[in-house]
Amino acid sequence: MEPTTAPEKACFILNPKSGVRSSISVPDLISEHLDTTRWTPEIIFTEYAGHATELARKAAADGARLVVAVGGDGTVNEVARGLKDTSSALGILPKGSGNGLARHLGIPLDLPQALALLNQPTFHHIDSCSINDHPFFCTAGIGFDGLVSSVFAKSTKRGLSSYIQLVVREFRNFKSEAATVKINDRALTSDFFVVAFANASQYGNNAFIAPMADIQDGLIDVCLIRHVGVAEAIQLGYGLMTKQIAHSNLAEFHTCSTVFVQSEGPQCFHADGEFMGQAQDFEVQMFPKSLEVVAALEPKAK
Ligand SMILES: Nc1ncnc2c1ncn2[C@@H]1O[C@H](COP(=O)(O)OP(=O)(O)OP(=O)(O)O)[C@@H](O)[C@H]1O
Repeated sequence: MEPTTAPEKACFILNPKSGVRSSISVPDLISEHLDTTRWTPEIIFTEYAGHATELARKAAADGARLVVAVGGDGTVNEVARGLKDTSSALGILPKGSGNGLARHLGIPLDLPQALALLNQPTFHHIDSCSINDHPFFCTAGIGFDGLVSSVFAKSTKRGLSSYIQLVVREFRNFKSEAATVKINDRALTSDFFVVAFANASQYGNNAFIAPMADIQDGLIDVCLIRHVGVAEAIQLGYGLMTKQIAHSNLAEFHTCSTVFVQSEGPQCFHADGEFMGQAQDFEVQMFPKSLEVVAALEPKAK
């Protein structure tokens, strides 16, 4: 006879406001596709911004082996914050418009397939980072990145086409600030268009800001883009979408475990696409292997 093990607790944290596919009933999908011989599910809806972190912390303290973020990168960030350095693993049912971390981790965007991955889970430890003590798991950034996140936070529109319209509109008004970026004992000063910090390779929507970023290597990939005009911005956009940005002479890449940025004026910044406010001094830190996840990561090339 095969040995039987009791199902473990899986807590699903749903953001009812997230995503462009809100007509899908996730509780129905869970009851249809989740293997209840493997998991005993509990489903909880968030009631306000920040609630997912509290719920995830409580689920971890109550012994849930798996805590699943159901939403976009903002919800994933909030749940992951609550699970860092606990023995509960993060699962993702991607329901946002960008789904950067889910895509990096090889999690299917099709929800029944994402549930199938949870039924036969493979657990991995991944790195996390922080920018001015705000945790992030995918990317953070200063400059045009930060400005876009601040404007997007006020917009009610979601989805890729609204995002592109917003980027084009804001590009015309953007003025870069002089800043000094300190990486590995080097100080680089310029009017940076973007200073991006990548734990994962992409922002979401397969826009690759650091195609070579490895989420388990204990290093932050820093992408520096200096002041650009319209023609260069189009070239950068093409590089993002074709994974070719690393070959562009417009972007410069470094890896490190801590970064400091001092800006001459206040700059907007984001963590996982969520606007975090403005600051002049920034510290970005790395926390190696600090979060357990269910993922379908590709084996590393030897
Ligand atoms: N019940 C709620 N009411 C209002 N806001 C919420 C609630 N639950 C979570 N939030 C907030 O919703 C924000 C957006 O969440 P999320 O990023 O998951 O969705 P999205 O913006 O639609 O997706 P994407 O980032 O992929 O576009 C998060 O910042 C989160 O704090």
